[in-house]
Amino acid sequence: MIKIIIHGCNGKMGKVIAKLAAESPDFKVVAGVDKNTSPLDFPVYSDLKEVKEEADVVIDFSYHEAVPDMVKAAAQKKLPVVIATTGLSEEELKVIEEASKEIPIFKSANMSLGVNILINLVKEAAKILQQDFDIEIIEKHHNMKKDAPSGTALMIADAINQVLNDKKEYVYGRHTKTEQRKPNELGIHAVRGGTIVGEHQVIFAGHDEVITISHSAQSREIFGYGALKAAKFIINQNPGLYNMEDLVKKG
Ligand SMILES: NC(=O)c1ccc[n+]([C@@H]2O[C@H](COP(=O)([O-])OP(=O)(O)OC[C@H]3O[C@@H](n4cnc5c(N)ncnc54)[C@H](O)[C@@H]3O)[C@@H](O)[C@H]2O)c1
Ligand SMILES: O=C(O)C1=N[C@H](C(=O)O)CCC1
Repeated sequence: MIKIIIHGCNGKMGKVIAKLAAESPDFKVVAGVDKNTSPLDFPVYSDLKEVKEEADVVIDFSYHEAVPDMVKAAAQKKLPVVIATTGLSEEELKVIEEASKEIPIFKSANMSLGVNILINLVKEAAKILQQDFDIEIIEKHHNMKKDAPSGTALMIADAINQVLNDKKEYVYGRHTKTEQRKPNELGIHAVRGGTIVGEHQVIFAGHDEVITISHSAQSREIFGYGALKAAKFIINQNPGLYNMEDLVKKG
């Protein structure tokens, strides 16, 4: 049985992880960490450093500012970490990279299998269509989401740029632009409203034809299952930084 600490346990995703773990014989949540320490079915602490329970892994769905201290505490405790939190700054990413020299860290802005398949399809399409098609990404999420654009939209954009030798320049929205679109632009647009779980559309617009590759998350459980799979994977790895590609490669 894999013993989990949920960082961000009182949030929407923290509660999904607790529910999925309770339904599985393979996982047990031994403690949670959240700035909101409302009681749950396991002890809840305000800081990972204070957690007394023995654990195998930390699963993090919290807030970007909370991540650096969490990974430093995990490194002190020699605990592997799964990071799902998005909106991380360059500085916060550096702290994660530093900690990954001491502990195994799995990080993905989207834990669903579907989005990771979408990324592979988009990479292929971008290679084939790069000359004649403009690429734009539209993402839609619920009205509680704090970061924009989504971590997934940025991950998709980076994957496209990786196969196109970094030639795309990201344009976030177009409200400040009063000039024609340049071919090297990659537009990224965020929509927020209601309870939308997560939608990503990658649009390849050519002359008189449009190809759209899209993913629609229909529940938060898809992210939860992915994070638990990542937890199973990361506890057996050496220190380093891992992502969904590594997990898929290992089967
Ligand atoms: N990678 C993925 O597949 C995936 C999927 C869904 C959400 N997310 C990301 O996960 C994060 C959380 O999403 P959510 O919808 O659960 O958000 P949420 O706001 O419902 O939950 C976040 C929780 O973190 C807690 N928190 C905030 N600051 C903290 C701190 N300093 N220390 C400890 N706890 C703190 C909050 O109190 C809250 O309970 C977001 O960044 C979101 O984008 C990623
Ligand atoms: O609900 C959220 O917040 C989500 N965030 C991730 C992102 O920013 O890409 C993944 C989808 C859900």
